[in-house]
Amino acid sequence: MHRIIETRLRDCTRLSPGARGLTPMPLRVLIADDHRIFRESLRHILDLDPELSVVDAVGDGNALLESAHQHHPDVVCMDVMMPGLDGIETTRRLLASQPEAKVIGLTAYPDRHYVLEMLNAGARGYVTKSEATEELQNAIRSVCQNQIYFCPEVSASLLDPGQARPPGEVPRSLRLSPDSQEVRTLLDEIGRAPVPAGRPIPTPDEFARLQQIVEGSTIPAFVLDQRHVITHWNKACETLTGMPASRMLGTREPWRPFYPEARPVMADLILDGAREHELRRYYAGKFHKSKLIDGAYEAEDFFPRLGASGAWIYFTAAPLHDAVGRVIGTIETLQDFTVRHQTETVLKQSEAHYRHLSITDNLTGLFNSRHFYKQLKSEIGRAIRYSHPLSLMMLDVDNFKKYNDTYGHLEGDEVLKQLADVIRNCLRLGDNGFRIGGEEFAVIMPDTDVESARLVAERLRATFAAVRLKPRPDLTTHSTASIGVTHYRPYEKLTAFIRRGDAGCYQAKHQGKNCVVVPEGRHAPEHEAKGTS
Ligand SMILES: Nc1nc2c(ncn2[C@@H]2O[C@H](COP(=O)(O)OP(=O)(O)OP(=O)(O)O)[C@@H](O)[C@H]2O)c(=O)[nH]1
Repeated sequence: MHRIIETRLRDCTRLSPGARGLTPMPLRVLIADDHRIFRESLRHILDLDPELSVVDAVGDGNALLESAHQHHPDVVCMDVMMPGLDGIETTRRLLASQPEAKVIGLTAYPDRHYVLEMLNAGARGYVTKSEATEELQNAIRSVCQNQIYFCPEVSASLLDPGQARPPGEVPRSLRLSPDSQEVRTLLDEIGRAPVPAGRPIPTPDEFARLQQIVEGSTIPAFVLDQRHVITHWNKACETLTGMPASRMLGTREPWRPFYPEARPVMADLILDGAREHELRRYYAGKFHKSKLIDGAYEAEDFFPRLGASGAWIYFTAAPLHDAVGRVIGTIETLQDFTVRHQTETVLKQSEAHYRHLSITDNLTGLFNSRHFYKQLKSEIGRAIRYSHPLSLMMLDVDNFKKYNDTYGHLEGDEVLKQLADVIRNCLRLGDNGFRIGGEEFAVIMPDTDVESARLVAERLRATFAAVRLKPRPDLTTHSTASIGVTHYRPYEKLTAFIRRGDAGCYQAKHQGKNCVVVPEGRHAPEHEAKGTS
């Protein structure tokens, strides 16, 4: 086989440099094909041409871009179907940074769609692998003379599909001027065609502009093209996610740093038309439409896989449009607000803590008198609104002065704490206990009629009386409380309601203490209501 190739190459190199339009310096050629044997035979063939110099032969698009960066080739011959970055994407990126490079696409099968896509991406030649040994040098010479070159098989595929070739006619290669009507018609076809799956739309110019914007940004961002392939993954995004661009570019795996398994990210959903049910499925309760950007959505979430102990990220995904308004990709920006979230959480906790302190009695842990009045007012409102019963219990420790005088103030405090515990333990859910004065307590019982409230009060009284107190190591004693119970009478004033409860307590003291009284009558006289013990 090599002998045939060498014969052809001799024919080829017999042409005068002028006729070939080559410069005296050998043209620097870079080859990319994932098939090692094919790329090495190409290298061998081209190296035999004294006017060509193969600077490198690599296996994929990323390696090609790296090598091109290093060698600055005049011509790049690349396979259109490569793993990772395909030829179309690689061409766009290459030309964004080296617009003077001439790209020739290599393909096993001359698919019309891919030929046009490569042309649109900026390629100047297209050669099938089966014709490469004969055609590649022709293609290289043509593109270096600023022509567009299609090998015979490719030009046949570009014929109007409805236009049959006359029987027996052998297809011929095609050389076109980039400014020719034929090329314009072919490129027009791409512009008019409905966007097929797998079609990368941004032109090299658009791509280069986007590259500058995204790469120059300190905000973590990545871009998906219309095929959901990652085309940009900036430095800030590398830092935030810990995933290098080299690992992410060319893949359809933007989920990788964020989730344990494959799933669409917000940018994918926007690309698919931002269907609400899909957004809800993946970001339920966390997403909303952007107020600033049309068609964009925003969300925030916690990502346990990011950083040492997870990160809170606010992310926005917005569609990218071409000049005629077609969606050609999506850009997703990410904001790490973990520190702000932590500060807010601490603030909320301390706010809640101080709020709790402001309504709590230090000694007993029950709510204080300030909260008692607020709570009672709100329960009265509820009772009126829903016509529900509401009962109130007022309690006062019996002979507390004597206890204090006998055993000391600290032992007196113990009694108050014991009573608070009893109140807490006897209450049902929804009832609330308060210490509203020195040795005075209250219980608000929503949705409770007076008879039920009296039973609760009785149980509470008996429980407290049974509590064993040890004001001295050698002494066990007990304390008691007098309790007044009453229920709310619709539309009466809060003060009248409280006074009637106080009156019950006062009567209990007069009836010998350690008992429960439900006072009769409208309300207690002013002077009685004040003296609860
Ligand atoms: N240990 C302690 N005593 C308190 C506290 N607040 C009020 N006291 C005392 O509670 C006592 C209340 O006494 P009085 O109002 O005479 O009532 P009492 O001795 O219980 O008499 P009756 O109510 O008739 O049974 C006073 O000695 C107050 O100093 C407190 O926080 N801790």
